[in-house]
Amino acid sequence: MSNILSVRNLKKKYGSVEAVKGIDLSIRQGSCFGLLGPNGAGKTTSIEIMEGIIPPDSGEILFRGKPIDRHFKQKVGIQFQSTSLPEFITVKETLELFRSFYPSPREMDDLIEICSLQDILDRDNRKLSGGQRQRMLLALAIIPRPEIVFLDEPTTGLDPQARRNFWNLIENIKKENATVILTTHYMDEARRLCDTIAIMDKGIILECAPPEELLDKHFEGVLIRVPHNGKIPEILPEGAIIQGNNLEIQTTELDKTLKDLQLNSWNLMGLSIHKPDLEDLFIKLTGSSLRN
Ligand SMILES: Nc1ncnc2c1ncn2[C@@H]1O[C@H](COP(=O)(O)OP(=O)(O)OP(=O)(O)O)[C@@H](O)[C@H]1O
Repeated sequence: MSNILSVRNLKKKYGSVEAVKGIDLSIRQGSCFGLLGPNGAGKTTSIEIMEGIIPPDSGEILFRGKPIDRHFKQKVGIQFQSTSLPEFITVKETLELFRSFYPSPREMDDLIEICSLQDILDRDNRKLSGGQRQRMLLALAIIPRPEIVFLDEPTTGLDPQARRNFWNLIENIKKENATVILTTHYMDEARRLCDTIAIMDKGIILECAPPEELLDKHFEGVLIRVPHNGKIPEILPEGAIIQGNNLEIQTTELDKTLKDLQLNSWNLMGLSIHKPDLEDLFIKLTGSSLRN
């Protein structure tokens, strides 16, 4: 798989705020690439530069190895965080309207199937639920058969079932070999959909690799969490750190660590043991939870 989009030393300032401080990214054709980061990390700025919507102060965006030009906009489909839809017309009428803007739009039947719009075709745009609206916006983004689909926090505000349904639609798009670039605040979403994730904070990329690779690199064994209830001893058990309200220990020797805790008279009420996941990685790298 070759790179469809590459970003080289991208920088962007707003007044004195350095939103993006020289990032490099390579995105493979046909992959799903996730950009994750806490609020204000610089994700939307980076993605809007990649979309060709705002210019960088410096740096380059390469599409298939060549600097992007005015034709690039025809290759991408964008689902924005908030878009107003025409009022007083139905979903079907809206799709027909937007299809008429393009020389060879995607077939109506394809749009309906890929984005599961069968049940809402005759519904007025004003009457759509959050999940239905996102399905509709995704359909609008893929009308021109884009090679790259940008989704900026596509499932924020949706209920868990609607989020899962939306993931199926993104997988439908991946099956068509389009490249998907998304930002998200949800680690389960990134794990389920993304082949590669980049974790961004304060304008820089902290890590960029497949999720499994990152977890293998940063963690060994399991994570034990025990609430400390404000009673933190001066000397912590081996390998332990304080993370918020918990004592956290990463260990490959579970039995020994549990025995050590008991010997140190830790109250083990509320103890949990789990395999480290992306949420843990995120906290380790940025010091904060993704949904703060
Ligand atoms: N148009 C703008 N004018 C001034 N400052 C801006 C502008 N857009 C973004 N910023 C600032 O740039 C920094 C990065 O913002 P950006 O929206 O790219 O972050 P983000 O990671 O997408 O955050 P969120 O998850 O909250 O959407 C923030 O400090 C933000 O306040």
